[in-house]
This record gives sequence, structure tokens and C-alpha cells, in this order.
Amino acid sequence: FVVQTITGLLRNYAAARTIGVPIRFIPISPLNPFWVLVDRKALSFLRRLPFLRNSSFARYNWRGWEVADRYRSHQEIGDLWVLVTPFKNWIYVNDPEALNSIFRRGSDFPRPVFVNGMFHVRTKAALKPPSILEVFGPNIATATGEAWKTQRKIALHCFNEQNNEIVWKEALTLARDVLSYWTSKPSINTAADDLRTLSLHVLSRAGFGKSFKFESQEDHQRASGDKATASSMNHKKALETILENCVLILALGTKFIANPWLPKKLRDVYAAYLAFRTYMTEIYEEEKAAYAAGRVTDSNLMRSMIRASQAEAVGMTEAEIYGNMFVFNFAGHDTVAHSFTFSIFFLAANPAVQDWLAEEVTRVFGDRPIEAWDYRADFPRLKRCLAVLYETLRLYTPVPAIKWTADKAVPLVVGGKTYVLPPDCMVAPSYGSVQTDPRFWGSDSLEWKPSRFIVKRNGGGDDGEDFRVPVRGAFIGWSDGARDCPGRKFSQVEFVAALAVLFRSGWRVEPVTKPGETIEAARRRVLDLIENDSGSVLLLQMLHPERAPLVWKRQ
Ligand code: HEM
Repeated sequence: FVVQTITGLLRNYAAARTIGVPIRFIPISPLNPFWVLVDRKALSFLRRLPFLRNSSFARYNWRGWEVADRYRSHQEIGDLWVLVTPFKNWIYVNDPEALNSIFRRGSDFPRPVFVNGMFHVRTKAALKPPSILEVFGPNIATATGEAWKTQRKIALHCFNEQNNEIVWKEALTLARDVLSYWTSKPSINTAADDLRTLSLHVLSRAGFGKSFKFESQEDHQRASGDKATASSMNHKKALETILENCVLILALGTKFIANPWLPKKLRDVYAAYLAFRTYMTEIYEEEKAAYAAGRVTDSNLMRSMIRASQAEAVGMTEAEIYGNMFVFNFAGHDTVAHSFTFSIFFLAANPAVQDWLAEEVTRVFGDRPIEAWDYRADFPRLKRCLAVLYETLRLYTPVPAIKWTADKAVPLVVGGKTYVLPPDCMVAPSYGSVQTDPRFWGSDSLEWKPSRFIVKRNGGGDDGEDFRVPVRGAFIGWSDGARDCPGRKFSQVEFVAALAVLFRSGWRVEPVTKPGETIEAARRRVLDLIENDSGSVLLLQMLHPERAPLVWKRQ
């Protein structure tokens, strides 16, 4: 291990030097799965040693340092620098034009598909993704080359306006139920779980055409005592179980969880896997028959994907359709839920922003009942609601968009100078930095301030306000270019619809104060919780939102 580390560092240092930019070293690869498990704890101890306190090891050798560091390293070192590690070189870029170029040049900077969330697997042939992400079949997130192109084309066709309309309607209904549950309680410490349920149920409706009524955590726990088998489990429970246990399935693989001697929880997950696969097969056969008979069906993602695959000369295979449905659910579940949780806590700490938001919701909907809210007419007018999502993603992007130089050296212009990046380097656009750099966001760049995304207009429009589109490359919350997030609009519609419902009828959210604590101090405590108790699990998230219970009060 030691020999491998030293030779790796020397090899990578030699490559890094050819770029001609500042270099920092860390002795343990950020892709080392064992280190990932202990890094924070180990470093909190090691930082006490005087000779390590100010070292690159203490500063950069833990998962999530980018978020804590924000733009500071770039300010100190420059817009381009290299972190040499024993496995790969990580090139950090903080120049919007250069970032834009990286995202546009998909073949020069492909996605390193061998990195998947926290399951960083080092494969011999680096290009081959770990098959565990393909639990239900090959998919857009792990595919490369022609296979990816075909899947991507069909996927984009499915994330269409008809589907967004479904997302809108479902999010409105679910958010109304969530609000009525939250406002029936003297305080809630389940906001994150409830928002996860909301996101999961929207996916179920827009993905598969199945609506579920919102269930609080109490209802959920009551229901989960029942014994599950593949034949007794309905698709609702199966989908819930799978999405809630994605990480477990990815980590252990379906072959392993098929073992009958495993604990009940794992047997239930396997039963869910079987039930869900059977369910997808049924829809597949049904939709194929509907297509052949010329019958029009619902525009949910699964049905659209089957239809598009039938219509295209080169469509997706059955396995690819199942694989993609799984990945859409996987990619669209916690991303939205975590962003929503951050937003609700930011709002609880910022009452003025809630008033500002409610003003827009009242202006757009007046007294119209939720049933009359119209996606096509109303969604584009909810710019402040959208600004809340952008502002949250700016500071707390759940997924970093990491690229790679693969097998060739590639030129990159940064600040007017051309650098040649060696092969096999990770190119981390350092989302924590470009999205907070005061040069692009002003001196208050570290503050959560959604109004920065709104620009006043002279005349025109119903409200004299426009959404301020960020400088290209300075905001990469949904990534950009060929391999950006196909669920961008889906997530925007879901978030905006739900947020509008929460603030439509005079309700405001605030932290529950502790004995002797003022409300101002409680708000500061919430901001502190966001800043100091967030971290990367699979995605970047608030680690213990339940530690700050919230209360909804009518104004
Ligand atoms: C706030 C919510 C969301 C955020 C911040 C987000 C962010 C991202 C980012 C940054 C990527 C690129 C990752 C990379 O380059 O490695 C990505 C890819 C992807 N996202 Fe999202 N996403 C969100 C919601 C969704 C939703 C709702 C869906 C589907 C329903 C979805 C489906 C996907 C898929 C399938 C990919 C892979 C695309 C490809 O490889 O071509 N995302 N997302």
C-alpha cells in the first residue's frame, strides 16, 4: 500500500507539473472507500497535531471540503490548480468561461462513470462502470458512446411538457396534504422525511402513472410492520421500499440480497425488487400492446419511453427501459428532497423572504383554488419561488458534476492562457467555489438571498420582474452541456408548485424556540445547523434537520 501510494504520488506529481499551475498534495485518494468512511473523524483528531494543523492533508483530504472551503482556495492559489493524490490528479477550475468550455466539450471531458456517489470503485479498465448501478439494466447514467446517445435522446423526449404538467398537478396535491399535516402539529421534526415522501410520490406518479396519498412518518411506521413477500407486495410498497433502500441495493447487489438467511429488512428489499421488476414488465407489455393498437396513453416517463423506443429505428431495449426508470427515480428522489429541506430551513431562518415569496404567490393566484392553478400559465410567473431553489442549489448543490480527461491530453483556456491537461485527470469544477466567488456573485456571495436571482424591469410583464439567468458557467447546479441533468425542469416544476402551496394562505414557518431563547437566536441556530451540520452522505444534505424542530403559524 505504501509503495503504491508513493509511486502513485510521484507519477501524478510528474504529470501535474507539466500543466504549470500551483500544486497541492494529499496522501490518501478521495476515492478510497475505506478513508471515505472515517475521514472526518480521523481528521478531527489528526488536526490537533501541530505539524498537520495547516497542512493540505487537513484541509483537502476529506469528502465535502469543497463546500466548506467555498472560493477561498481559488482566491489564494488561482483559478486553476491541481490536487495531487496517489490515485488521480484532481484539477480545480474556477473560471466560468473555462467551465462552460469543459461542459460543452463532452468528448474531451466525459463523465468519469466509474465514480458513483459514495461508491467510488476503482476498476481495472477505469471505463467500465460497476455493474451494481445497473440493478435493473443498463442506463443513461452509466452508459457511454453510442448507447448513451440513444438513451439520452429518448430520455429527453420523455421529459416533456406533458410530463411536467403531471409533475405540477401531483406536487400541488401532495404539498396541500403535507401542509395540512404540518399545520395540524404543534411542532414538526420530520420535515426532511415528509419532503422525501413528497418527492417519492411525485416520481411515482410522473414516472409510472401511480398516485399515492401523502403519508406522514407515523402512518408509514404503522404500515411497515406488515410482512412482505414478492407476491403480496403491491407496486406502491415495492417502489417505496426500493427507493428508500437504493443505497443498500447498490452496495450489496441483488444476488446477495436474494439469500434467504438474511434479516427481514433485506428479505423485504429483495421482495420489493422482484415485485417491482414484475410490475415494470407488466406495464411494458401493456404499453407495447397499446402502441400496436394505436391507443394513446398517459405521458408518464415509463410509458413515453416505451412508446418512443417502439417508434425509433434504434430504440431502447427492455432492459435499458427498466434500467433508466430505476436511475430516474434514483437521481430524482433525494436531489429534490434535500434541496427542499435546505430551502425550508433557510426560509424558517429568514421570515422576510417568506413574506416576499407569499407576495408573489398571492399576486399570481389571488383567490383561485389550487384545482384551478394552471401549469402553462402560472409556472413561468413564479420567479421568486424558482429563485429560492436556485439560491439553495448555489450554496448547497447536492450533486457535484465531475468530469475527466480520460485517455488523452486536452487543452483548456483559463483566463486567456492555454493549459494542456494530462490524460486520466479528474476535472472537478469545484461547484462550491464558482457559485460563491464574490467576483461573480457580489460581496454577499455567502449569504442565502434568493432575490439576487430577480431583476427589476422597466415596464412589460405583469409584475415588472424577470428571472436573472446566471452568467454561463458560474452556476452549475444541474451541470451543463451534453451531459447535464435531464430532470432539471421536472425538479423546478415540482419544487415551485409545492413551495407555492406552502405559502399561499398566510402560513409561515419558524424554528421552535428553546426555553429562554429568543426567536432571533433560534433563527441563528438554524443557520448554524445548515452551515455546520451538513455533509455528503450519498449527496450533500443536512445531516440532522430533526435537531431544529419547526412550527407553522398562521399570520
Ligand atoms: C434539484 C434537483 C436536481 C439536481 C440538483 C440534479 C443535478 C444533476 C447533476 C449535477 C447531474 C450531472 C451529474 C454528473 O455530471 O455527474 C444530473 C444528472 C442526471 N439527473 Fe439530475 N438533478 C436533479 C433532479 C433530477 C430529477 C428530478 C431527475 C429525474 C426525474 C434527474 C435525472 C438525472 C439523470 C437521469 C441524470 C444523468 C444524465 C446523463 O448521464 O446523461 N435529476 N443531475
